[in-house]
Amino acid sequence: MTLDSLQLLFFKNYDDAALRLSPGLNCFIGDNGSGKTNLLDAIHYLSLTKSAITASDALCIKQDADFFVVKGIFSSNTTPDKETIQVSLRQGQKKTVTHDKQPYERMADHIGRYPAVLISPYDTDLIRQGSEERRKYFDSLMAQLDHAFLEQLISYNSLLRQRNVVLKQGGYSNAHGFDRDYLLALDEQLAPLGQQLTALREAFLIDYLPIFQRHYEQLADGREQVMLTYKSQLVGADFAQLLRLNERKDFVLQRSTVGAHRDDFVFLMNELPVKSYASQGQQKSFAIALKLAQFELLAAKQHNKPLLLLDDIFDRLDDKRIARLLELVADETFGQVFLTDTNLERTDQALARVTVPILRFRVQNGTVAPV
Ligand SMILES: Nc1ncnc2c1ncn2[C@@H]1O[C@H](COP(=O)(O)OP(=O)(O)OP(=O)(O)O)[C@@H](O)[C@H]1O
Repeated sequence: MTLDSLQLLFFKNYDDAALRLSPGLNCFIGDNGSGKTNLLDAIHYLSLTKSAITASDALCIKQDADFFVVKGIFSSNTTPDKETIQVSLRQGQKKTVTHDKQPYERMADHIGRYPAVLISPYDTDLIRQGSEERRKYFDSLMAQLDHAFLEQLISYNSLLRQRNVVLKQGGYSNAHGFDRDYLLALDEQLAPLGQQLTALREAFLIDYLPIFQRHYEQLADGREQVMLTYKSQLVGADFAQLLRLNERKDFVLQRSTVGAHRDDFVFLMNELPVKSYASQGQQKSFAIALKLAQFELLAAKQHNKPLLLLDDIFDRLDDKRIARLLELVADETFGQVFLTDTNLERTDQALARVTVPILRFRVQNGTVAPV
């Protein structure tokens, strides 16, 4: 799948931008704050219907405008037909995503069809931040790989939200506040779903781990042993029973304290937590290896290489890691690549040996044009 062209209207710091893209490498060059990452984020929207950076869709509407549109035209080598994906949002309304002008009823139906992988300096947040960040990362990857997993996750989260509403309605002993029969009915559906999610995540990790370890070894010359394990209260336990055992506590705290929404992926280096043990450089390699493994799994699943978005790699990665990434670009491990940098000469130097077709774009204060 190749993104042939990209068009933006009132997206972040862009008024109106349209660009024809290379099927090989696309370089967005411009000063800090000019709008390079915003272009990658627009592509992320086309793939995953949401920003990689901004938590709220509404904040992606250009300041003082009342809507945004991101439109991409895709081609593939299996069919001559082009496909148009458009994401739009009007202030105060629901976001719409269309495929060839047909709106998706559910965003979930789009997920996984146009895969993209973003490698960004913020990837090490996966190591430094809490379990929610890691769970979201792996859930999003698994959702792109397996639609059934996404459906189960959506159902689980919806039941969990309903359960938490019940818990907030009143204290455990408050007969007016809550309906215990309703809680038990929710739990009856929640328990098997939670147990399945945990089992699917555990099974996924078995496939993902060796791919991740191979990429880490290649990036870091195999000096350290890296490991990912899965931590869940539900492994080897009966979730239905745990829900009952924790019911009183859940009422007091007004939230669900056990379940698949509390699971974590544990990152280890030489058997110690990466967060406290690994150097900054090792953490960067760890995070890039996570993303390269993601790329490889998505590519294998779709028989179609994901779009690769490389944000600020020259500024924030050392020469060795950049060289490794560019080797992968050069030997065409990747398909279509988009990268950002502040310095055209440096980009040209780094890409001197890359033979795939390259287009360079100058980004200036919310405008973008071919160099
Ligand atoms: N909703 C919005 N309306 C207007 N401007 C916005 C909006 N959201 C973000 N911006 C602006 O976009 C700019 C940031 O763009 P972006 O992150 O793409 O920069 P960049 O070129 O990647 O910079 P760097 O090299 O520092 O990473 C900032 O100036 C920010 O104020």
